[in-house]
Amino acid sequence: MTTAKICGLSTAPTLDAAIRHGASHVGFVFFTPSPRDLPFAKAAELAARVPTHVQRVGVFVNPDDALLEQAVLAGSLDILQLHKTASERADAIRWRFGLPIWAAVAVRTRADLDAAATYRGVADRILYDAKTPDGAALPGGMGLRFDWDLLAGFRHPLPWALSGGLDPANVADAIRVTGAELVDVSSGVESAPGIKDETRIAAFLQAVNA
Ligand SMILES: O=C(O)c1ccccc1NCC(=O)[C@H](O)[C@H](O)COP(=O)(O)O
Repeated sequence: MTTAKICGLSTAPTLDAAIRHGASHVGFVFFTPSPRDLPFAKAAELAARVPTHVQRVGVFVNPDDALLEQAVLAGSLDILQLHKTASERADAIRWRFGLPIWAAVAVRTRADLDAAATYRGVADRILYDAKTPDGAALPGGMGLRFDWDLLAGFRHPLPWALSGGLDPANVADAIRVTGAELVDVSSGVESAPGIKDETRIAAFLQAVNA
């Protein structure tokens, strides 16, 4: 069975929709350039609505300890998802915070997958995400997808999740092609950047569970 993380939630109604329709994980973004950046007070308010069977994932871009400390506390985070974070730094974060680590690996070519092995013994899961263009403001959440066939025959060093450009119309195909056990979506369930759409969240999760 495939499960799903709805990333970049920032309102109670859309968070509640994700939970009601069966998300296994909800993502809170802590990155100020993002339209999904979550103030700590809002993170605390949303975190309190999340039942124990759903995990709260904090999403970061090479974060420092001060940001992590505040976010972990405010968002009652269960998992830390790290983008653009070298394995040595990810390991230090793991030891300091004692929380599971998801390492994002940005993929455009088959060679990009090699980075996954550097997180062996450090990360609990690899999130394969589409590589965003050089100079882009965000390393994720841009609705870009990579060639799923790149994953064919790849020996995954760790449990993994598929991300990047998924939406209600393509997620079933993505699962069929890649065999992903966990999928992750952000802009594919939005009506505009940073604005989650309850109908699209429901459609995405129904497609995952179909
Ligand atoms: O979504 C963001 O704004 C974001 C900002 C900084 C780092 C990561 C970010 N998103 C990470 C995610 O987990 C997204 O869900 C993932 O990149 C897929 O996004 P999309 O292609 O829009 O579904």
